[in-house]
Amino acid sequence: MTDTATAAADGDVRLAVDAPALLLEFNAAGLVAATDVHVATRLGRLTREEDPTVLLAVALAVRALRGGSVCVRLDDPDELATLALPEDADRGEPLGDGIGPAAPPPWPEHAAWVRAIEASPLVAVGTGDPQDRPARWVGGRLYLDRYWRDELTVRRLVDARLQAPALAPPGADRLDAALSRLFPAAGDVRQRLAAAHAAGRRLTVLTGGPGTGKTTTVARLLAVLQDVAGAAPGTAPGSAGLRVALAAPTGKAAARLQEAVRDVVADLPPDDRARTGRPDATTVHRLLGYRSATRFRHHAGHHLPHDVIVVDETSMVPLSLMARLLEALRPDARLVLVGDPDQLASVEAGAVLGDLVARPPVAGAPAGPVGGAVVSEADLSPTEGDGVANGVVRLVTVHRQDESSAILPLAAAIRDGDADAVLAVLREGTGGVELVEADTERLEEQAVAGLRDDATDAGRRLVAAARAGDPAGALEALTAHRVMVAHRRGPVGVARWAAQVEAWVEDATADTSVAAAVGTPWVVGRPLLVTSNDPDVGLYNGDTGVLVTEGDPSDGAVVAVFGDPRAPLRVRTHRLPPVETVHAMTVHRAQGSQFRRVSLVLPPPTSPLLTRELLYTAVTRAQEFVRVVGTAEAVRAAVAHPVRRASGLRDPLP
Ligand SMILES: Nc1ncnc2c1ncn2[C@@H]1O[C@H](COP(=O)(O)OP(=O)(O)OP(=O)(O)O)[C@@H](O)[C@H]1O
Repeated sequence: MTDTATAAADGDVRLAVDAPALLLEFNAAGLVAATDVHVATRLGRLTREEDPTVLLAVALAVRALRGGSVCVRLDDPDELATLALPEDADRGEPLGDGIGPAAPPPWPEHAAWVRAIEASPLVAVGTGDPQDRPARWVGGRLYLDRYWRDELTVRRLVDARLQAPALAPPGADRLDAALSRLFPAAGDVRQRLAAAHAAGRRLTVLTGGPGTGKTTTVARLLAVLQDVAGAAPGTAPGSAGLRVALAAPTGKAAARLQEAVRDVVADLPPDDRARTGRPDATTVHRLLGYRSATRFRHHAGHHLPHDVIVVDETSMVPLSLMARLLEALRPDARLVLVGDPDQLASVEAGAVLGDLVARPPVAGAPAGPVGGAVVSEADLSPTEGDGVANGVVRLVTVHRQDESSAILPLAAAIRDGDADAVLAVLREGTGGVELVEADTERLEEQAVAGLRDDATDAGRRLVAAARAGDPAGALEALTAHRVMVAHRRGPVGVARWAAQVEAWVEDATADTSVAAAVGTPWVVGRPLLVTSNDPDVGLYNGDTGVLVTEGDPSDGAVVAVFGDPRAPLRVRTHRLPPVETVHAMTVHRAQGSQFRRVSLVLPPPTSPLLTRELLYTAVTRAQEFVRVVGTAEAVRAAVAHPVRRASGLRDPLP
């Protein structure tokens, strides 16, 4: 018996044993999972489609979603081949030894495959009717219908924002004066351009790497918009405040945005400071009024009241959430999307920010500068000019002060795909970067000495502050050091590393004077990661916090604290949504957060999760120091593999 047959006979749930032979073959080869096959065959039964090549295409579209793609391109052999890579437990169960992707079966003949799809009652073809079929075939891509509709919504609403006439033209003199005052340096041309653009247009996409001044630009741009709005006819200057919403995909990122914007505003000239106020930031889910994964209080029939909506860390916003956000905006509201498209994309399907940045100029979008004589496009490259027509302004000058830091040059070398430069910076080992060259599946004590010291120091501070009932100190300590990994399971996965760090911290902080909370999960000093949304409590998937002593330590009362150390959210343990202990996290989870020190433990070079975006995102989470633990081959593999995500958004509709 073959391994596959053995597994099937054993009732292996990873094999869809009763599926048509063609699907079973691709299932056994690891290209689609049993669940993908089940979805496809169920849709086939509903629509009376029996052609196995069509069902295979549908199963591939389902499979592609788990890799973050919105659709699958059947004419792209490279992309199809990436589906054969084993998956991480993050996204589904990998197939084990013996039923791995040994010999992918031959693909159906392309022309016949397309004919079968186009004739299928399961599939709508092109952009028009019928609207009620489960899958859609457009421009050589097969979508599950829900994702097709979300992509169309994003495309339609983004294009409408780009093509719309300029918003009530502000007094040009007043705009110029505000721009000159708030972006005074000659070199601030792109920041000034972003603000001028946001003053006149309904969509601005502000991108740039770490330290290029995105947050600074957001804060000053708000001051410009408030000034210009105050000058509108019929209103006294300064009294016509725009309603502004700041949002980010995670609570952590929202807290950082709020703090950073307020810090910049505090340093503005008094009138600008007064006009801009102290804007609050929230999560995108909370802004929209989260009710369930697909239902929000604000939608196309009940718009958000805001005049200006700024979304930070937009790279993490998946396609479906972007569709809901765009629907919920008033058509005349200004949307400013901020982010770094070189970071990891969302966990759910889509790479909207990357797609918006890479699109060719949208037909009908007015080209050229938007108002403001102090903005000149002469300093921009021609491709940047095209980008501006699509609302995209990319900041390129790194302003962050610390010239001795090697973290930003390291990030730049990763982004540029220059593995030699990446290794050179890492091996130099100065300026807050370090490479511990080691096989991470078999780490020796000595290789992890530095990591252990960092983790133990941070843990000791965390536990001390928590035991002292000091929420601010505990939340600060939570960001002192973080171990990051790519995988959830296995020898280089979160579970193993979280247990390791926990053991180190327990060793270092064992305190017999504190009543040991044996058998309870509510141990003071335990760092928490929220794993599902709970709008009633105000906690969302990805929020991190810590358990601290409340009141007299001898009472044994414990409360969980989250968010901004300056104004922590306190939650009683019985009200907590599901949480995990967070001594280590995946890089995906860490996105949107920053830590003073970061230790990144790389998987072996063959890991499919080892991508350029993963390395870039991990490195740019570190404020002062980043340690990369892994082999040079693993570093090279990461730099060599930018993520591929299929979507139709970059191309015009056929
Ligand atoms: N035009 C400018 N001139 C001088 N310094 C600037 C300018 N813009 C920003 N800075 C400074 O550069 C630093 C980084 O700015 P900021 O935090 O806004 O960047 P960012 O792109 O939001 O970074 P990150 O994404 O890493 O948070 C800050 O110290 C800020 O004061």
